[in-house]
Amino acid sequence: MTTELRVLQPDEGDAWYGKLERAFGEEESAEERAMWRELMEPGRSLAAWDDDEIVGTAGAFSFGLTVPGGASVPAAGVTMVSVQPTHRRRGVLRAMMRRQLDDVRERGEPLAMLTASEPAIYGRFGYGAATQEMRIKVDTTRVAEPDLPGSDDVRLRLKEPAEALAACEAVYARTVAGRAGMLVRPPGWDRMMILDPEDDRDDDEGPLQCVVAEAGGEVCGYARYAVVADWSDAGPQGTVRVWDLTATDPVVGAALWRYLFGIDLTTYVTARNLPVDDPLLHLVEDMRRCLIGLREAAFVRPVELGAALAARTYQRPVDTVLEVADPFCPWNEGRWRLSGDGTGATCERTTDPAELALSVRELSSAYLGGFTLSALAGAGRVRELRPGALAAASVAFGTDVAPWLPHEF
Ligand SMILES: CC(=O)SCCNC(=O)CCNC(=O)[C@H](O)C(C)(C)COP(=O)(O)OP(=O)(O)OC[C@H]1O[C@@H](n2cnc3c(N)ncnc32)[C@H](O)[C@@H]1OP(=O)(O)O
Repeated sequence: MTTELRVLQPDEGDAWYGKLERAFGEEESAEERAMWRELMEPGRSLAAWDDDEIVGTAGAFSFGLTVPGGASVPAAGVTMVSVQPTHRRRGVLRAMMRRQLDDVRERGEPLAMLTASEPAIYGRFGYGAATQEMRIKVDTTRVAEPDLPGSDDVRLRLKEPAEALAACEAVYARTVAGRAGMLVRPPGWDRMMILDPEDDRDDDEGPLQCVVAEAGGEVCGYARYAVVADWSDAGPQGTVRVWDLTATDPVVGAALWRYLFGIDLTTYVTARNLPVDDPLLHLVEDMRRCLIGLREAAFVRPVELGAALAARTYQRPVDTVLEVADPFCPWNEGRWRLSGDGTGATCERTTDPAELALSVRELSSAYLGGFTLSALAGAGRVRELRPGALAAASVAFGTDVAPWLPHEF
């Protein structure tokens, strides 16, 4: 079988998207499909053709990814990857990944990132799990609501999600530089946060709601959530399903959680994607009853390794030589001297003896500070070639604030 890869043409979009939906075994609502079609960037979608049939799809978004230190680094957000079931396991994905990473490099984006349908797929292409998301289910009849002094001064107003969108997005934008893994979203992405097709709701799930928090006359936070009604013989036991909660101030955050914990006719508060160090864990007295679950979230890949490592800062001074294996992007292979601290870094080719040996996949996992080099070494995936080099580099790569990807794409 020979397939040909081409950049998608405007008149091929419907067929391409239909194939994507079929590979995922689902059909999206018209509203959702329209939104994604609008967000797709011309020139960044690839189609694999077998004669006159599209058999593979892959796209990319142009994000700015916050890296440790707060810089926003151009990153290709890889998305909409699929191969038709008739053509699977014949190398179509591999060919698309090859072409896409070459394109990303040519565009000068030092990083690529994605969220994976299945984590086992992308390591071979140099992507490593780089952030985690925390899920919670809090029994609010057992866990007292957060109570921080000053919360009473925060004014909460319920708004239509669309009406409050600009104000919410402005709050989100203020938080982006403060946490590695967050995204500067191109225009239009704010609407994804309020996409709520009725067909996609579970039984008894109400529409998306938005509560906006004001302090000092300014919008400083918001929470978007839906209430899932549940009536048992003993009475109401609904769930507040939190979509997202953003606050620029701890008191505002506490006021929003207190509001969500206190919604009448509900017994649970759930959230699917919080940072692993979310303040909520310290706002409640009983962390155990938050029923915490962790899952890997963003996968990251340095496309230009030197530029990527030089773009972030390091929480302790580091000066080390890395021996990097990167068979899929061989231009990254070899020895690199990384020197940096909390103010900046350089990462240059060197012939000096290596102190740590690892593949690009491990660097990907350590890049945002979500996983430590020491933990990866514990799994045999990083080798220390000079005693002491591992602990020093591992601490340097770490971050005080846990990296977090606020949403899938
Ligand atoms: C960023 C995103 O969009 S994530 C969404 C990914 N898409 C989906 O999950 C939709 C359903 N699945 C599919 O469309 C396809 O099965 C794909 C895209 C996952 C794989 O496409 P294929 O063309 O079959 O992959 P290809 O033949 O190029 O395989 C390349 C390698 O990946 C491996 N691989 C492919 N799919 C998987 C998988 N699901 N799990 C683990 N390994 C996989 C292959 O075994 C092969 O391994 P090798 O390097 O050892 O030879």
